[in-house]
Parts: sequence; C-alpha cells; structure tokens
Amino acid sequence: MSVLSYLLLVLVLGGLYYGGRKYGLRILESTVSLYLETFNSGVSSQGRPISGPKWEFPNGTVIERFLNGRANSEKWRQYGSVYRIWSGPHPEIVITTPEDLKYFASDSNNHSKPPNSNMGWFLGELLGKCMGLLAGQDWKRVRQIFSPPFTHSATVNQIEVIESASKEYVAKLRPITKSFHANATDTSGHSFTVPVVTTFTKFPYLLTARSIYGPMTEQEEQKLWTVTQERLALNPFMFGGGPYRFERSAKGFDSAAIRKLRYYKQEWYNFNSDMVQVRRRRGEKTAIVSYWGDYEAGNLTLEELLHTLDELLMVNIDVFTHVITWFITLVADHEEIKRELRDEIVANKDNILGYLAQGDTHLHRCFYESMRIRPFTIFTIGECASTVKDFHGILVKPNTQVLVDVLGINIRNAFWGANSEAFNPSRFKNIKQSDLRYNLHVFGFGSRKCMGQYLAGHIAKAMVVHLFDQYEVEVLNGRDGNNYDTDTSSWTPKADSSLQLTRREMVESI
Ligand code: HEM
Repeated sequence: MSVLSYLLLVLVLGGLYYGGRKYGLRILESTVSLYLETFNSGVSSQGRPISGPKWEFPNGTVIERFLNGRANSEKWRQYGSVYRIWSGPHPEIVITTPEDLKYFASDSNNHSKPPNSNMGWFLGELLGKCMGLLAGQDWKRVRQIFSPPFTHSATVNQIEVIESASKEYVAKLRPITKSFHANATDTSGHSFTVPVVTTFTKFPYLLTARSIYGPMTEQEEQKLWTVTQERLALNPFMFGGGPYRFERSAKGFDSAAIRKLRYYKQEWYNFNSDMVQVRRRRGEKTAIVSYWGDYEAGNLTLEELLHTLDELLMVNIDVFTHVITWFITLVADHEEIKRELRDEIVANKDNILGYLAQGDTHLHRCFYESMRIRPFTIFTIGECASTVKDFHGILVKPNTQVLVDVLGINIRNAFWGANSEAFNPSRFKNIKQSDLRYNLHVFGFGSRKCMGQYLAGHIAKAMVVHLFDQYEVEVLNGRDGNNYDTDTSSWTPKADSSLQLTRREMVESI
C-alpha cells in the first residue's frame, strides 16, 4: 500500500468515525424511523399518509408524551389533527378533535388495550394484568369484582367518614405539616406556609386506602406508606423504557432494579395478605377480604388482584395528588371564585354531607373546571379498536393504539369559546351534561370510565371545603404571571405552589 492510499484510508476511516460519533444518533433515529414507517406504520397504505414526529432513541416519543405533554401537544399540532407518535417500536395514533373522539368512541365496548399498554416488560410486571389494561370478558369479570365499594351509592355511604377525617386533618395542618417538612414555616402568629404537593399527597391517599382495607391502625398506615415509597421508586424504570422494555435486557442491564422489583412484589403480597388475615380474624367484611375471597375461589388470578390493587393505590397517588393540588391552587388564586365558594360553604353548613355529594354546586364546578384545564395526563392512556378506523382518509389498522390529546378536547375546542384557557367554573352552569360527553375528558369515556370517580370527588371536595372554611388561603409562591410552576418529579405535572394559610377565626367553623 502506497503512502498516499494509506493516508486516504485513514482519512476515510477517520471521517466515518468522526461522522458516526457526531451524527450517529441522528442516523440511527432516521433509519429506525424509516424502517418503522415502512413495516410497522399502524396505518393502511390504501389510505392517506400520516405524519408525526420522528422516532427518538431509545423509546420513540413516549417519554416526551408523559413528561412534556403540554408543550408537545402544542408542538405536534404541526402534523395535523390526526398524527402518529411512537412508544418504543409501536405506532400510536393521536386524535385531537371532539368529532374524531365521538367517531372513535362509537364502538368503545369492543375496544381493547395493547399488552402492557405498549410500555414493555417492566410495566407488565407491576400492572400488566390490572383492570385498566384488561379487555373483553376478563375486564368485565375483574371490574365486576372490584367495583362494589366504588359505586355512587357505596361512596355516598362513606362520605361521613371522609368528611370528618378531612375536617380533622385540615384543622391540624400546622402541627402535621411541621412534622413532615421543615419549610412549613410560620409567617406570623396566625399564618403559616405549606407546600401544596407534600401537604396533600399522603392524607387523600390513606383515605382511598381506607375504602379498600377499612379503618387502619397507625402501624398499618405506616407499613402501606413504606411499601408505597418502594413502589414509587420503580416508576423511573417502568416509564424509562429502553432496556426495561424486555426481560432479558433489563436483567442483564440493571440487576439492582430487578432486585427492587422483586422485593416490592413480595412486600405488596405480604402487606395485602396480612391485612386480610387481621380483618378475617375480626370478622370484618372489608373490600380487601371480598377481593381476596374471589382470588381464593378462582374468580381472580393473583396477578389480577395485586396489579389492580397497585392500580387503585400506587398509580392513582400521582393522579389524585395532581388533581387536588390544581383544585386548591386555582381556587386560592381567583378571589371572586374563592369568595363564592366560601359563601356557598357557609350556606350549606347544616347539610355538609349532601353538599359534598351534589353535582350542581359551585364547589363541583370548581372541581371539574380545574380538571378541565389541568388534566393529569395530556395524552390519554389509549385503547385500540378492533376494526379499521377511517379518520378523514387515514386508515388506522385494527389493534393500533389510539390516544386522545386532552387539550384538543378540553381547551382547543370551539365548544369552550374564546376564553377556554381561563379558570371559570361558572361556564358549566348552562351546559347540559349530555353535551359534555365528547367535549370534556376528565374521568375517561365510554365503558372504561374511571372506577374511582365518586370516591375521588368526595375526598377532593371534602378537603377543599374544610381548607377554605378554616383558613384564608393564598398562593404565596409558584405563580409567575399567568403561568404556574409544576412539580415534574413524577409523571403527572402537579401544581408546585406554596400556600399561606391564615386561620379564619372570625368565620364560624362548620
Ligand atoms: C380525581 C382523580 C382521578 C381521575 C381524574 C381519574 C381519571 C381516570 C381516567 C381518565 C381513567 C381512564 C383511563 C384510560 O384512559 O384507560 C381512569 C380509569 C380508572 N380509574 Fe381513575 N381517576 C382518578 C382517581 C381514581 C381513584 C382514587 C381510583 C381508585 C379508587 C381510580 C381507579 C380507576 C380504575 C380502576 C380505572 C380503570 C377503569 C377501567 O378500565 O374499567 N381512579 N381514571
């Protein structure tokens, strides 16, 4: 080899190495995108082509959809009203209008869910068989077993307990919050400051747990809280995708995560089994005893039982905290709305239980309005139709997951008028319930509506009623003009405000 050709070879190899290092990721992403668009497009080549963001290493666009949903909902509008994103190698079709939602939901009884919601093996280990991811007869069977304590009438029977526990919790906020975070500061003799997220996470969670386990001792609550922390520590792997999508690669890549997963699964089994034994010995017929009985009778598998309990508690802790933090922050930050709420609370103090259950109150409208403008997830969890779906010529193949852009329904929708982003609970006053069906997404749609919606509503409303009755509530930090800070430490973007609470000694307590 001559010196010249050797130099040429070195130049070419060096160029490839340098180019690979500099552009390797882009080349990889473009190649994978092209491959997936050709061989796993999710749409039929007989119809109109679909566009959407490019596949990104290593998970497609799924992380972006969960953690940065609000910004992406805006950014991805450039792809039209129906577009495609990716969860790992799986195409997911996003619809953004009430008309398309109505058309998609028209046969929702026959919809299914893709295995592990397209999130891979690690999520499947925790939630693969939970009710929310089942379909067909399996879903019907499991929903029938789990739903009795959560029906409207069953939760109305729990309101008294929820109401008095909330009143007590709120009354003791100063000593309670001082004990679990250092920055629950006294600003004067009557006022103190609390961060909304930590103050309203554990208590509503334990109230939800009470509807499953019945009254719990302090030790049982502490144990549940410890297991919950172990479970929440697994969320990054569950959402992280990459190697965690497959059993082999997860085990090869991160044995520590696998050890944590196994430990949690054993602890979760032990906790529930212990709770059942104690309640059985006392002859109590709480929901957990009935669920466990169905498992022993062969009506539920152990995975269905433990995964669904995980869904009810561990998944929903982030959902519920999200909803409560926005409910409180938005009311606290709108003087007129806050005043109207206080007046309504005073007017209803002799019938507080009935007031909490009512759906035609300012309180209820505040609850719905906060969920409308601050949904816990911008893109829905998604489901698949069993037939081809024709969205304006884009033919989505059966069993392809379809997601709804909730902001497209709840905000960027002519139904809500010009000021659709403003927090204005009164807008619900003149709207018929039936008109909300495809124009509002808060507790889901079709037959898969949230099983915990009544319980969640009663708990959230009871907390808000007592908070605003007992204190003058102001948003101290966490707002910058019209924008609010969000807590991005987990998968739902909670309101990250701090509240100044001042005892309302002058107002007669309920
Ligand atoms: C205010 C708080 C809550 C909101 C906004 C909410 C919202 C939702 C939504 C939108 C869905 C449909 C998910 C999908 O697209 O598949 C859903 C499903 C579900 N939710 Fe909730 N949820 C809340 C609280 C709760 C609580 C506290 C529980 C437990 C007691 C719960 C249990 C469930 C279950 C089991 C499902 C699956 C239903 C099925 O597939 O049949 N939720 N929820």
